[in-house]
Amino acid sequence: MSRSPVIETRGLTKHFGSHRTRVEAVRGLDLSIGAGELVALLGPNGAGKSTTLRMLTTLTPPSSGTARVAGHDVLADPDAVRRAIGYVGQGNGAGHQQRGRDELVSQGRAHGLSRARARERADELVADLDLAAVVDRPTIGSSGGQRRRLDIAMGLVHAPDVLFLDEPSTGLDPQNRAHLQDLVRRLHAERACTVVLTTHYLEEADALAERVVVVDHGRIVADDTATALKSALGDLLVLRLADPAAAARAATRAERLRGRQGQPPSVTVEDREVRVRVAHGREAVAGLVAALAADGDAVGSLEVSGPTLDDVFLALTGRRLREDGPGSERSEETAA
Ligand SMILES: Nc1ncnc2c1ncn2[C@@H]1O[C@H](COP(=O)(O)OP(=O)(O)OP(=O)(O)O)[C@@H](O)[C@H]1O
Repeated sequence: MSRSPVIETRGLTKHFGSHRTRVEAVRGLDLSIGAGELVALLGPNGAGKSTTLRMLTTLTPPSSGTARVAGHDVLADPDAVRRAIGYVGQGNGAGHQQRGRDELVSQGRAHGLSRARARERADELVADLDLAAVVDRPTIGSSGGQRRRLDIAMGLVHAPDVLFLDEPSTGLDPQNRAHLQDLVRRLHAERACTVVLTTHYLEEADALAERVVVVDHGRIVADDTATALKSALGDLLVLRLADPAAAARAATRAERLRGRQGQPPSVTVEDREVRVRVAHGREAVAGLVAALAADGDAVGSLEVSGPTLDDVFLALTGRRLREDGPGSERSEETAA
């Protein structure tokens, strides 16, 4: 990667509690994120995503290891790190009885802006994040999506180079989640800032991030673009044959398939069904079906599906991400 790292961790570790009740939240993270990247930390509940973000934003000290953000060590120079970053946590930062505009101005003042500049900055953010309808009344009357946009505006008051978003769309309905993703994409493109967000929504990581860092049990289990992670896993072919003997013959043939880089497939047979996971399987399937037909083994039915990030997670950890996380079930809007 040509971009110089703006976030760099080495052996970053965090544990909570005493030795009896010890929780290893983050276990030796080595991470390098370049300036201007949009990265999603994806993992189930309790994987260590928030704790990682809290260490990178100086909110909690590492137990061991190092982390540098925007050129500053989080332990040695936390003030410099804080000046360079914006952080939007999981809870609503905006006070419910306050008017959103006042919150933005106060936040600007807290970051050292003059009153006039803080007001100007609030106006810019109100326009940019489409907040005009909500900022001049107490935030308690705003919907979950509006509050989340206000939270992001608060994180952007001092025009940081690096923006951290902890589960920005959790609790939003699918439409508000899509709006929020558009906003993050646009902010990233227009401001050329580095964005690091956590999510347990697979679709969000897939659709939004240039790079997906999959975290499980405090460790990085994969780190690549969503496309590369999926194509390394390959397509799934499910073939149903006339009987178990035909299925066994089809499995033998399928084992000879190779992905573009020559990787062998993974083949399982159960009764009449053969499941084949192979890179670029959709390109190979026609040849496989034709070869089986030539042997006298007609394929009764065939399904071809591309891999999802959930499949990637399953292949890496033996578990489905959805089983752990609230996933799509937790989608209610938190409008007051
Ligand atoms: N202050 C704390 N004291 C004790 N244990 C903690 C504390 N904060 C986090 N943990 C534990 O550390 C582990 C990692 O938690 P963390 O919140 O970082 O996970 P996460 O991936 O962000 O999950 P979620 O998606 O639920 O936010 C969990 O087992 C959690 O219970």
